[in-house]
Amino acid sequence: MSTDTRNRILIVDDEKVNISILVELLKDRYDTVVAKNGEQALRRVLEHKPDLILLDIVMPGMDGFQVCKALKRNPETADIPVVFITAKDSENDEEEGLNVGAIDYVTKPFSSAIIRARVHNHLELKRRGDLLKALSSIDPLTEIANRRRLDEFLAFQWQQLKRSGGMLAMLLLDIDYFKAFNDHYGHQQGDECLVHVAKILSALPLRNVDLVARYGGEEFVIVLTLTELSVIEKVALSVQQALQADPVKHGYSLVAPNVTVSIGGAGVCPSQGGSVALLFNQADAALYQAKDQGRNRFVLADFQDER
Ligand SMILES: Nc1nc2c(ncn2[C@@H]2O[C@H](COP(=O)(O)OP(=O)(O)OP(=O)(O)O)[C@@H](O)[C@H]2O)c(=O)[nH]1
Repeated sequence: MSTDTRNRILIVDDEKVNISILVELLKDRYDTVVAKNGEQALRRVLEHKPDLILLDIVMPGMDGFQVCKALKRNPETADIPVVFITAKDSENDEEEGLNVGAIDYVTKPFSSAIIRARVHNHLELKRRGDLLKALSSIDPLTEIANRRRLDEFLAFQWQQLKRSGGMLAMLLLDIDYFKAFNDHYGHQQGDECLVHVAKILSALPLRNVDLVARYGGEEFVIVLTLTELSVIEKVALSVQQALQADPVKHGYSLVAPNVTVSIGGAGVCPSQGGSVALLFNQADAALYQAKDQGRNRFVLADFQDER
């Protein structure tokens, strides 16, 4: 969804006059962006992230059906509702429009009131869908990404990097002696500690191709896309420094007076083989070593040997 409070609508038509009519009809309630052919529409969608697309069918170059198919193929744009607005009024055309993924099909000449009502309804459905998607991706306690979002994110980044090259890295973090923390301070304070650690991880200076997630229980994951081995260590160090700078007392830990984490890191190049599961196993084995070597430390899986 666009970040403004007003929704944004992309209008695609090769006829200037048709664009003007729709802009006039919608501009008091929505922000409008226009494109005069299919290729331009695909670029504008990525630039402006509209909440809804009104799409003509007959255009020079890519026609509306092709544009709609391309939008639905791309996971970044697949959820944006597409409404065809067209002079093509045969049953076959309407069927094709709906089959290629449009949410609605309106024939010209149209009624202004009905266009407004349909636009309103589709935007409301999109808003609810976006909310549901966001809720299903978030861990309710810490409000960071959950395991489902993590799995989706890893699968997506793996495919991207398989084509483009570059390293996908993962840090697995586990709070030290957390059972003792819970046992002595109580579950409620245990929860607050998890929220605190999640806040520290969320405040790391990461990029939007990276992700911080709660893997489950007292385990967290940081995924770094297109990174280098040295960065994995730097991020692990920043986590430990941030926990020291903003400490949570843990009188029952055997390694420090405050809450600490053990961290296992690993990196692989998807274009050279392997799998997300292998990356996980490597990070997990490194985490196990960090625990075994005394906790409150970072261990990086051996990149060469483990591949
Ligand atoms: N408060 C709270 N505790 C949780 C939650 N999820 C898991 N835990 C607790 O996390 C603790 C994990 O304990 P262990 O796996 O034994 O690990 P540990 O005590 O941290 O020991 P090491 O990892 O070996 O340092 C258990 O006591 C779980 O009950 C949660 O959502 N809230």
